[in-house]
Amino acid sequence: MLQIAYAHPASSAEDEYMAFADRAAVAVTAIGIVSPLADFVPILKYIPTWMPGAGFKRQALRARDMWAEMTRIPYQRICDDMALGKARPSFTTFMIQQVSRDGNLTDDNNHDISNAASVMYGAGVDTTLHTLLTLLLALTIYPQVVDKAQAEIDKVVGTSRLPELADRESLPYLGCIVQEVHRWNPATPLGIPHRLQENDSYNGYGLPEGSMFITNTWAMSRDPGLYPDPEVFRPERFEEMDAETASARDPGKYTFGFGRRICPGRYLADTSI
Ligand code: HEM
Repeated sequence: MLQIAYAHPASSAEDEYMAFADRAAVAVTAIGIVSPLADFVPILKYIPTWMPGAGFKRQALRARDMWAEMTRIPYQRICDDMALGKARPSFTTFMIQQVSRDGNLTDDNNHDISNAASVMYGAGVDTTLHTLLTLLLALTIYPQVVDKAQAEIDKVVGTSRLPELADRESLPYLGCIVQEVHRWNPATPLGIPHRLQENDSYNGYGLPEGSMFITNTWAMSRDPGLYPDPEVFRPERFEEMDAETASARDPGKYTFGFGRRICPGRYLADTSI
């Protein structure tokens, strides 16, 4: 992800950018456990940071500063490298070239591009890694899936080269494995909370504007009416569905979220997985 965002080749876990981003991610995740307190009891946000018991606020401020540094430092280095004409092409250089006018960027441009780049790491690494680790776990527990996938690859691709993205359409069983990985152990089992912008209703329940809305991705992926024996990792379940049902029950329809905040990295994630 660092390569895509900044053309930065992270060669080891000790890499400066990775260590920095991981520290920021740990700090942000840590506040994720206590900050809902302030979401549910908004008056808590007015507690002064020095007060005993306001540790969650101090932690949130530290995390904010770490995230800001993680966003600022790589971006500044790219801007400096571009000025010297030695920046390698990346998402960041591309965006700068697209939006700059006569070589100049507004403060808003700098803010938007630097944050878009850093959030690629923040939102894209753990989710993709989680999904790949789930895949390894499933393939270890279900070796028959490996055999079937290998047979498909050998038949379609042969044994003299590795599969490429262009082969994907010709490897339907592999596609079913990807779908089953998303379903079996979704990376964000409760999605990301949304807030209703207008009154709504669901199954007779009135849902007033402003309500927090948590989508239970885990329950959707475990619905035995849609996926019989949901605890079993069985990519064949998608092969056995007709095209219309397979499309309607495609876990990619809910594991990447909903509406206008749907995951913008879903195509990149799908391709890299
Ligand atoms: C398997 C991999 C991934 C999964 C399961 C995943 C899942 C999600 C989910 C559930 C959301 C919340 C959507 C909502 O609010 O309804 C989200 C948001 C987001 N994702 Fe991903 N994601 C993945 C990979 C990526 C990658 C690779 C990137 C970037 C390179 C990325 C960038 C983002 C961003 C920026 C948001 C926030 C969007 C917004 O709030 O407007 N994600 N993702």
